[in-house]
This record gives sequence, structure tokens and C-alpha cells, in this order.
Amino acid sequence: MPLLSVKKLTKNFDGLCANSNINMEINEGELVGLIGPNGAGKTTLFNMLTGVYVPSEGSIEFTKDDKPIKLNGIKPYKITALGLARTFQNIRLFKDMTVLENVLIAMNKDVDYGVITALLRLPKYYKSEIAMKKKAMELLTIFHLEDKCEELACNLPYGEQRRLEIARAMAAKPKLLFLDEPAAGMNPQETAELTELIRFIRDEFHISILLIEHDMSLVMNLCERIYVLDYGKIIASGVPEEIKSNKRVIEAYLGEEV
Ligand SMILES: Nc1ncnc2c1ncn2[C@@H]1O[C@H](COP(=O)(O)OP(=O)(O)OP(=O)(O)O)[C@@H](O)[C@H]1O
Repeated sequence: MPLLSVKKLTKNFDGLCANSNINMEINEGELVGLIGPNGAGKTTLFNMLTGVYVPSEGSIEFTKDDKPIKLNGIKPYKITALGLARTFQNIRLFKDMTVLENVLIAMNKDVDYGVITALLRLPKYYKSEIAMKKKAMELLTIFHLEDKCEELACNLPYGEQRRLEIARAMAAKPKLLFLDEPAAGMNPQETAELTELIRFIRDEFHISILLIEHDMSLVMNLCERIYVLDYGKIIASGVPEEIKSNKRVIEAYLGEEV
């Protein structure tokens, strides 16, 4: 059973069909790319998969404990709790909080004490807080941000803000991670490092990743399978070599063989 199964998914906005009849599968441990020209409907698809938009038609099923769960109409926070996390095209960090606080806040579903324990500052409260801080620092170390843990998120350079957003998404312990243009605004050196980092977190945490990206060096180096959207429809899917030489994809998006 695939981890995520999307069937005939459609989203209409007042006469505009942003996604039409999308069929997509993501298997456990897979690294999948979603590419296509500006306005093709990539973010709209992400927004349906993460509960931001309710689909007009079609179904989204996520497999948890070997059972399919229908995600249509489920609120974003519940979808996150089921094991799907995301980052955004426009970085959405808590900019006036520290780097560490940004990660800790995403861990609040792991809090294992009640209100009384917190108010009275009972020993369990301190034990739990110390354990969460340790886990948050471990994550920050993976993302090479441990030395910046006390800095305000807004003071980080752009590339580090993008890494922090992924670290925060990982704090929710997802099984499936959606990355919306993770390399946007990065220079080639940062993009190459990010490519390795994404591969590492997939391997280390045994998760699946679906990413939207316009940087073809990252997509072709990293993704095992790619879906191509154009005018709201999937026009091709396959391994990078197939996509690179697909005539329709070259015409609609790549321009020439990459
Ligand atoms: N909330 C909305 N209301 C109306 N139209 C929308 C809405 N969200 C997206 N659209 C439209 O749907 C189409 C697809 O947009 P979408 O942002 O999904 O494309 P995209 O492939 O992510 O583009 P880009 O690569 O530029 O981010 C566009 O024509 C856009 O204007």
C-alpha cells in the first residue's frame, strides 16, 4: 500500500481549474519531485494535501499503521498530527522567537505533563522540558544550527531560515514531509549542501519527501521519481532520465534537455 494515494484530485477557484484529475502515489521512503511552470498548480496541490484547501473532487488517502485514512476535509493541525508536515514557499517562521524556540514550539504535542504539573512546576515538568530541549538541540545539530540556537529567527541569513523551517517541520516527527521550494534564494553552494541534507534526513529518519522545486540541479540529483504539472494537469511522471528527455515536459517547462 502506498504511503500517500491521491485519486482524481481537483480544485476549482471560481471558474479556474487549478488542479484537474490529479493521480499520484508516494511510497514509503521515496523522494519525489513535483515540477512545472509558474502557476501550474503545484502549491495548490500541496495546500490540498496538507488541509489548507478542501478539494473540489477526488480523494487523498494516507496510510497509517497499515490502514488508509481519508484526509479530505481534515484540518491542517490534525493532518500534521497524523504524520504529514510541510514548509512554505514564503518562509513562515516565528521571526521574533529564537531558533530553539521555533523548534520547541513544534514539539508541543510531545508534552507529557498536565496543566497542574506545569503550574506547580512539579519535577515531571522540568524532566520533560529538559528532554524536549535535548531533542530540539539534536535536530538543530543535524541542520547545522546548534550554534545559532539563541539567535532570533529573523536575524538568520536566508539560507539558514530555510534550514530552520525544515528542522521545525521535522520536530513534528513526520512520516511524509512536503517541501515547497526549499532551495529558493539559495546560491549554488547552499543548494548543493541542501541536496545532501535532504537526502540525509530521508535516510536518517526513514521518511518520504515530496518537494516542489524550480532548481533542476537539485531535482534531478535528488528525486527518485518526478511528477510534472502543467495548467493543473499531470503531463508526465517517471524517473529523472525519463523526465529530462520527455518532449512534452521540454516544451512546457524545461525548454531544452537538462
Ligand atoms: N486561493 C486562490 N484563489 C484563486 N486562485 C488561486 C488561489 N490559489 C491559487 N490560485 C490560482 O491557481 C493557479 C495555480 O497556482 P499555484 O500557486 O498552485 O501554482 P504554482 O505551480 O505553485 O506556481 P509557482 O511555481 O509560481 O509557485 C494560479 O492561476 C493561481 O492564480
